[in-house]
Amino acid sequence: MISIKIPDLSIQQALIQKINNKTKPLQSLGRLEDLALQIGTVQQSLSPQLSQAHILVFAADHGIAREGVSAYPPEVTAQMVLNFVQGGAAINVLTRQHGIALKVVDAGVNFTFAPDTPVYPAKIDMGTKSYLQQTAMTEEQLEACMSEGAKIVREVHQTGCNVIGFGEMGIGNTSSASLLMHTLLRLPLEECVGRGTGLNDAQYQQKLSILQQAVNKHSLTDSDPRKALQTFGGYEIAMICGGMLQAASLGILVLVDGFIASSAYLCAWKLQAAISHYAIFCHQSDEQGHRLLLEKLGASPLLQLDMRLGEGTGCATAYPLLQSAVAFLNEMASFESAGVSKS
Ligand SMILES: Cc1cc2ncn([C@H]3O[C@H](COP(=O)(O)O)[C@@H](O)[C@H]3O)c2cc1C
Ligand SMILES: O=C(O)c1cccnc1
Repeated sequence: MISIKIPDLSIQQALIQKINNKTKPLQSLGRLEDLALQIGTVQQSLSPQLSQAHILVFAADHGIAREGVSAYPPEVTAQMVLNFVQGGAAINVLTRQHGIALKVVDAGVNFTFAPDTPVYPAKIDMGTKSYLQQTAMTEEQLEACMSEGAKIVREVHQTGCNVIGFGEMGIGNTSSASLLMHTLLRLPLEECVGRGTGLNDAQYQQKLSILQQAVNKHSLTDSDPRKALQTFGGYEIAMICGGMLQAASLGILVLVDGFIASSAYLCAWKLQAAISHYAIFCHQSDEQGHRLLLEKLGASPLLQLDMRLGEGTGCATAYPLLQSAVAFLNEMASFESAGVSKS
């Protein structure tokens, strides 16, 4: 079991002093100051640096996607993976814009990619089973997901990376995320289920009723994140969970994307609450449920742009804010160095 250390908080006094000595009224850089404090604490440094930022997009198919819970057909998962490798998706554009490295992971897409396709091979199976009939995955598959996610993060860490955004692609995966939220936080199902890729009212009611059937079938009574992931998870969600835990244990900043990535984080947090010190919540998605999920996680997202795409796009969009936080901490003059009078 991976263990996550709470960072030594004694450095915060010096960090706050450095932040407060910059040539600005106290706290006038608002949330950027909180970010600088968090990043300095995680890195145990008064001059933190962001290095080799990566976004990892984990892709997998879902058995439930054949039951009518998404506005799009399951084939879109594989088609989007091909779009990622060709550079044409939203996450390609945003990572290029911000100089973030992008890796696409085949966690379990129902498609056999040609051997020369630049996807990281971590296929657990050709998609999960439908949790209307059985658990989405076996216990062994869950463990394989967690360790594959951790392995990829260790490899990326080897390149000098200290900040990772976790993205996903998998038609039907807002359903998994909603069920994880419902199960682990004991919240009413209808507060956890949203319209995903854009269901109309009738389709939304159908999704809700299908997910209620799934809840009734498994009637999970405890809030064990492993059991919940095995029952309702996607391979990509479980891999993100394992990857996030590994990242935090290595002192890497964990960038949390939208609703689905937050459900993976919820599982990781239930396993090791200390992960919260390393997590940065990039945005509040427009997907119904995300606001409440963030609230239950005690998270204050950096952005609220009505995005609801996933893929890590919220992480990429928020990344420049982290750069600004580090830049002001490292580059701004202090009252003393600039000869500016304090109040
Ligand atoms: C073209 C396209 C690109 C996407 N990129 C991310 N998603 C997002 O939508 C899916 C989840 O929504 P649902 O549960 O309703 O299927 C996931 O693949 C998620 O990453 C996409 C969806 C589509 C259609
Ligand atoms: O918030 C998200 O990550 C999200 C919402 C809807 C569809 N796909 C992703």
